[in-house]
Amino acid sequence: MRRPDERKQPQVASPLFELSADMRTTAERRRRTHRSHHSRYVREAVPMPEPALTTRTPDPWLESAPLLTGMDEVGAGLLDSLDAMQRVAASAGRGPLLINASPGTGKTHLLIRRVAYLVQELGVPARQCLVLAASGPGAARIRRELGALIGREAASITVAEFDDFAAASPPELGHVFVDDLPRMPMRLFRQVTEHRGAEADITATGDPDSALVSGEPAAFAAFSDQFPQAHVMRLSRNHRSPAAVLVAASQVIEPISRVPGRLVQPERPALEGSGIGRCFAIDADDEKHFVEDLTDRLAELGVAPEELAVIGPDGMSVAEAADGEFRVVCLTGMTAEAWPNTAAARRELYVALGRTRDLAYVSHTGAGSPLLADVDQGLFSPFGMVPQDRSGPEQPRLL
Ligand SMILES: Nc1ncnc2c1ncn2[C@@H]1O[C@H](COP(=O)(O)OP(=O)(O)OP(=O)(O)O)[C@@H](O)[C@H]1O
Repeated sequence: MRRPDERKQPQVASPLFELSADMRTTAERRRRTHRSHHSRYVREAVPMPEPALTTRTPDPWLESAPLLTGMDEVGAGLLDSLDAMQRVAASAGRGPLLINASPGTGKTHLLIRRVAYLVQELGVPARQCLVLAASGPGAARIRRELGALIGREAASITVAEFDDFAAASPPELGHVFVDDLPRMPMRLFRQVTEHRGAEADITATGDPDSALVSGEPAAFAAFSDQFPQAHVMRLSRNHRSPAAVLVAASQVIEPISRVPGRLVQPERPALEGSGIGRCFAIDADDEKHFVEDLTDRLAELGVAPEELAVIGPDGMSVAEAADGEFRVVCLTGMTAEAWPNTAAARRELYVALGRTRDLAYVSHTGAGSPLLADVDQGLFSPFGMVPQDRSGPEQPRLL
């Protein structure tokens, strides 16, 4: 009989991700059990791949060059950091404008620059501008960036979050800007739009697919009724997430999308090996070890704690993560029970993936959520105790 230390140990690429001794024992035991009973359900220990991070967070203020010939003069400086479609939207004339675009396409980025442009270039009085944001951090970002763009004049612009606006003193309404319209309470939508004719100066942004609370996109739907002449613009360039994450998010939302056929084009650099990490854990402890190892490794690579979002039973909720942008998003506990094939779970997964700047991970025990089966499996980098399907070679999926 072989001694235990003569057993074949899993191959590991990095000592940091070496499976702990008891994980190995469990894994070995599991492997042997499965082999002896059902050869189809063999699992193989695969080490976690080295996280592929961008070396620095690119500076959006410096990155974009004007993309349309002849657009260079528009907005002299204020619109420099916008891509072509963002620039067209930001410099649009008066009247209602709706920017319907997915997470990470720069809706907030352009809305802020549109406010600055209208005030500074077109002479819209700052004190007649009202900017409404869905969250406190969202409103703070708008205030901060407006201050950086137009200095003291920004102080005269009313910026409030939806929940606080009733308490704020409304300015004499000139131009209203709404960031994240699908989340706007209908009561507030009526308050800022009533008695304002179909040609009102109102700019709103949003993605109806990102509305997590049922009935939430009501204000988004009401916009088209209230402003039937509104210009509607779509943005397709995504400035936040890597290609693998964007494709996965599109595949998850596609069956229930409120904006079918939406185009998404990744603008972030494609990194080698930057698929979505998928950890197959043996049990809850194993999954905890994975999160600890990932957290430690990312800290060594210089990722600050607030740049990592761990979503799941021991972390934050999707709603809590929904207003942030994180270098790494890690969705834990993605079992079939916690993430069933429902529209609500689909939207949550779409929103969570959309917060990713560099890398996304999913982890689960068992076979995992059925929603993960809707994602092309080639987008995943599986690790942990990965099931090996011995039923024959997989047929290539036709696109
Ligand atoms: N033209 C651009 N060039 C470079 N970076 C950009 C550009 N536009 C936006 N970004 C960056 O892309 C990220 C996403 O932008 P932003 O938060 O404005 O998107 P959003 O559409 O409002 O997203 P969400 O709907 O998820 O809140 C931010 O980091 C922003 O700085």
